[in-house]
Amino acid sequence: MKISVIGCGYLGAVHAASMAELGHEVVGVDTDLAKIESLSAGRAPFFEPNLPELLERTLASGRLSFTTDFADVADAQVHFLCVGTPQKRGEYAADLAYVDGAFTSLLEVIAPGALVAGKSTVPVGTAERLAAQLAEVRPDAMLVWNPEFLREGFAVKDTLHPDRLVYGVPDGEAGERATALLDEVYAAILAEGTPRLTMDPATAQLVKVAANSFLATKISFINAMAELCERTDADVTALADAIGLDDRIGRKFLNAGLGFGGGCLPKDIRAFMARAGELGADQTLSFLAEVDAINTRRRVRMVDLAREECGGSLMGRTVAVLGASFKPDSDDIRDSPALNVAEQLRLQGANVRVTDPAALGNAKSSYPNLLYVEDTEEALTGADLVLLLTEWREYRELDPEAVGALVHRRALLDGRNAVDPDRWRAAGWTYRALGRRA
Ligand SMILES: NC(=O)C1=CN([C@@H]2O[C@H](COP(=O)(O)OP(=O)(O)OC[C@H]3O[C@@H](n4cnc5c(N)ncnc54)[C@H](O)[C@@H]3O)[C@@H](O)[C@H]2O)C=CC1
Ligand SMILES: O=C(O)[C@H]1O[C@H](OP(=O)(O)OP(=O)(O)OC[C@H]2O[C@@H](n3ccc(=O)[nH]c3=O)[C@H](O)[C@@H]2O)[C@H](O)[C@@H](O)[C@@H]1O
Repeated sequence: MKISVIGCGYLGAVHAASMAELGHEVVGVDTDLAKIESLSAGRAPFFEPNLPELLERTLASGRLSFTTDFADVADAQVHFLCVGTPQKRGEYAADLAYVDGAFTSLLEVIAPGALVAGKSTVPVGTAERLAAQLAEVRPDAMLVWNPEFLREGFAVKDTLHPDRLVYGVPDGEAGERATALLDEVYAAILAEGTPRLTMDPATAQLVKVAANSFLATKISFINAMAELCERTDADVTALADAIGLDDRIGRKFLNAGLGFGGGCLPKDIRAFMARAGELGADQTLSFLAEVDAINTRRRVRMVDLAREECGGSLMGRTVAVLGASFKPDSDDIRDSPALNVAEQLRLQGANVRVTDPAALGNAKSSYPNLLYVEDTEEALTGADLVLLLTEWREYRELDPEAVGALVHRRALLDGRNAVDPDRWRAAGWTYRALGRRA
């Protein structure tokens, strides 16, 4: 089947290559020429494990291509809408300008009977608004919402082997045709027994933001427990292990530390609150404001801990920051807790050196005043304080003796509860972490 994927960022590039892997003829469209040139040449424009191999394989098969020209997708039967929905500047609401822009371009070329499947995360009501526009131009075309749940760092696996597929389809014959087309697209995934849930478009749009809000709430819940642990000399990792063994709670997403960042959880909970307000339900999601506030407080607490560790002032102290991306196995620095902390340390007078295996290029453009060091050893050499802020495997596996030989002072703040405190303390380190005994 001929498929288009509109918007080739973290979501779209992976989706396009994955759909080609499933055997479809796929054309990825993006307005960013540099991105299209890079993808066409088989170079992933961002760091994502397994994507380079997948791109190479599917480009070589002849089933995958990329373009900036919407005319090239005029004959596609299914169009996946994957453009960004960032937070509006100075507001909580989602900026739908990219969705509207891409949709307008699509309306100029869309073929009779084609299906538009929205994958971007949007405020509930967006699908219905776009469907009404589509009906005016192409009454025989269909629009469904098919939200995406992939995680960066696992994007290829999550796309090809998702926990579930969600189809938000209209009632009636159009809905049945749309469902059949999507089933054809995802046939290989469905054949693995992946649950496929069909529902109305409003519910499908809500499922996505509800899932992200729940995940954000789970993280902030454990981080609230961490705040209490800090006041009572208790240990949040032991607490998480103990409550996590209850099947009803589960241990996943109970890792306390610097909290959540990235291009999705923070902006999605804010956009959800904004949308609830528009719907006259301001009170309903007010707890998400607290989820957001707890999350931000963890960053402030980390900076306070660093200052304490430096005897009350960061002025002139050399601080090595391990990690810049918002999570390991990604070069994404959107709302990165690590960079936020690094910048606060710099503003308080510390000589901050940031290192990261993949994200330094992106970090430099957003935080140009920080000092970046490619080499981990160089970042650590002579440091008065080490902050582990993104738990890349190479940082989790650092040898405390070897690192101890490089630094000026053996002091580690573990912002992700990522290493074994006993091992580091045994090597003579002062080890401190959020939510754990000093
Ligand atoms: N990044 C992720 O892990 C996931 C993202 N999402 C959602 O997917 C959507 C996209 O997110 P990302 O891929 O992270 O964003 P991104 O910013 O990496 O990619 C968006 C792409 O859309 C392109 N674009 C903008 N306007 C366009 C237009 N008119 N025509 C064609 N292309 C256009 C941009 O140039 C960019 O390459 C968002 O709604 C996000 O919330 C959902 C699940 C996972
Ligand atoms: O809508 C999206 O874009 C995606 O958002 C998240 O995926 P992602 O942002 O890639 O990363 P997560 O693994 O969810 O981590 C988000 C943040 O939470 C933090 N986190 C995660 C787990 C945890 O226990 N503690 C914690 O602080 C991570 O360090 C990271 O900063 C969701 O997990 C995906 O299901 C969703 O599709």
